Amino acid sequence: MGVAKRIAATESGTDVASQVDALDWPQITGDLDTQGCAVLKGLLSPDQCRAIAALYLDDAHFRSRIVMGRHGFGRGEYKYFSYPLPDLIAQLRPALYAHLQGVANRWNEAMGIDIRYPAAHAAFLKRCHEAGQARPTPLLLQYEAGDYNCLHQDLYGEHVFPLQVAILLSEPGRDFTGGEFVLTEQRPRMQSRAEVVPLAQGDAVAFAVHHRPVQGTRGTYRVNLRHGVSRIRSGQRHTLGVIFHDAK
Ligand SMILES: O=C(O)CCC(=O)C(=O)O
Ligand SMILES: [Fe+2]
Repeated sequence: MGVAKRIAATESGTDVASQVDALDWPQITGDLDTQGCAVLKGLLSPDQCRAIAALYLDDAHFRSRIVMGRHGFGRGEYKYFSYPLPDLIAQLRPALYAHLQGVANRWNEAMGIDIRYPAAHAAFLKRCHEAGQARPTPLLLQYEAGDYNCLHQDLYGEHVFPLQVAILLSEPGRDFTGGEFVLTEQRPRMQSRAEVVPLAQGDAVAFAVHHRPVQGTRGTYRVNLRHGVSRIRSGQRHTLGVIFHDAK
């Protein structure tokens, strides 16, 4: 990666927290409560998307590279960022967390789970790190034609923040075709429900990592979610994954 791109990635990070704050959070938190997922429309600019996707080529930013086919995860690859995170991602993570932490606490209360999440991401990360979950989980994914991401859950230890965010960095129809973000929801003693989330470049999807509460006629029940990506039909697709707990 060239120096110009590195600077662009850094500079575009300076106001990403205000970009996050400017989103329609009443709409987003409402969608999360009713659907278990929500679109964060136009979270990043095309320039920010391109700058982050370009980091993929520079291994200095990453702690590891995973070839999905080798683990039965699908086809394609991803890299976990190392600390310190690039500026934009370092700012994005706590800014998103601050708006999602209330949802997480409400969900846990509804599901009868005692764990509560502190207001600041730094305080939650401290909890993870003290429990030996100290490796950063933000990741950059790269898919080519024929690649896909099998349905999964991003659990990396005992400490789990119940929501996560994935940002589409490429432009559907131009950079790639196919490659839709998919969620499935397994309801107790019932058939599963699938949801396809249409995203434009720079849009993000926030969704449940593992469980979420659903209000039924006879009280609240817990559903089990998985997420993945359908087969990329052509081109190349990049995403930035923002997971709020760190890994063992
Ligand atoms: O590529 C995607 O849209 C999904 C990536 C993913 O699994 C994640 O961010 O955890
Ligand atoms: Fe994932």
